[in-house]
Amino acid sequence: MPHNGAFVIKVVNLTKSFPMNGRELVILRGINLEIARGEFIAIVGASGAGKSTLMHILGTLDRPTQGTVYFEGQDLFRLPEQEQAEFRNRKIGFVFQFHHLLPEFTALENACMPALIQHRPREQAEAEATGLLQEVGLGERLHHKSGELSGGEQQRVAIARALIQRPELVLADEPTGNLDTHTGDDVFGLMRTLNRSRGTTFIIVTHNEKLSAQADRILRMEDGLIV
Ligand SMILES: Nc1ncnc2c1ncn2[C@@H]1O[C@H](COP(=O)(O)OP(=O)(O)OP(=O)(O)O)[C@@H](O)[C@H]1O
Repeated sequence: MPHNGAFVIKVVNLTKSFPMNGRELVILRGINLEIARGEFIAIVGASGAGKSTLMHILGTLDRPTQGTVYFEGQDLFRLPEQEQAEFRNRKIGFVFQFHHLLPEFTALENACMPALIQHRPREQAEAEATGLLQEVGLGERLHHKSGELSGGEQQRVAIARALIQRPELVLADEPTGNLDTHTGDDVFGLMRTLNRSRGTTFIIVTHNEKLSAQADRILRMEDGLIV
């Protein structure tokens, strides 16, 4: 398969099924997809369409049943597990509906975490995380415990944490699903701004049509396919 550096992600004939009571429950039915560097993509679709399943596979948190995912031309699921984990830590940032921050740790400590796991020097990680937290509007909250921040602030910390490793790609699964409309708009707008200022590729699952309309491209999923 020819390498094509213009695409961050290329998905070919991806399927996913789960064994269920002796039968195969087919969730993804043959997804084909190309995402260019710097794109800001919204994935929409009814509950159960397979959006989260696709996101998990793109993030190497789950394996496909069949098909191939190329990341910068590299066949992801042919990598040994250890390399896959390193790749995930270096190249992909995650933002979830529930931020999954460690509540007893400060905003700064949470944002630094992926860098420290990769043994980057603490000073360098803290300097970069401080810059990021300022960029997301939390310059005054660096040393607050994340459990004491508002929902929107927590999601901003999660976004800073997702960007600390300067990933090529951020995967965000309903990042505004747990926020009120106004806060959700702000958080979504922030990701759009970071996409433009840093050139980071974003793929965001959202149920909000108003937000998805701001994306470069909308992928609509129906019953395990992109339609
Ligand atoms: N580990 C699993 N085992 C069996 N079935 C699963 C598993 N994971 C997901 N499913 C099923 O796959 C289908 C798609 O789930 P998925 O979470 O991808 O949908 P979704 O489009 O993200 O939905 P929502 O918008 O509600 O989050 C659902 O019917 C779900 O029950």
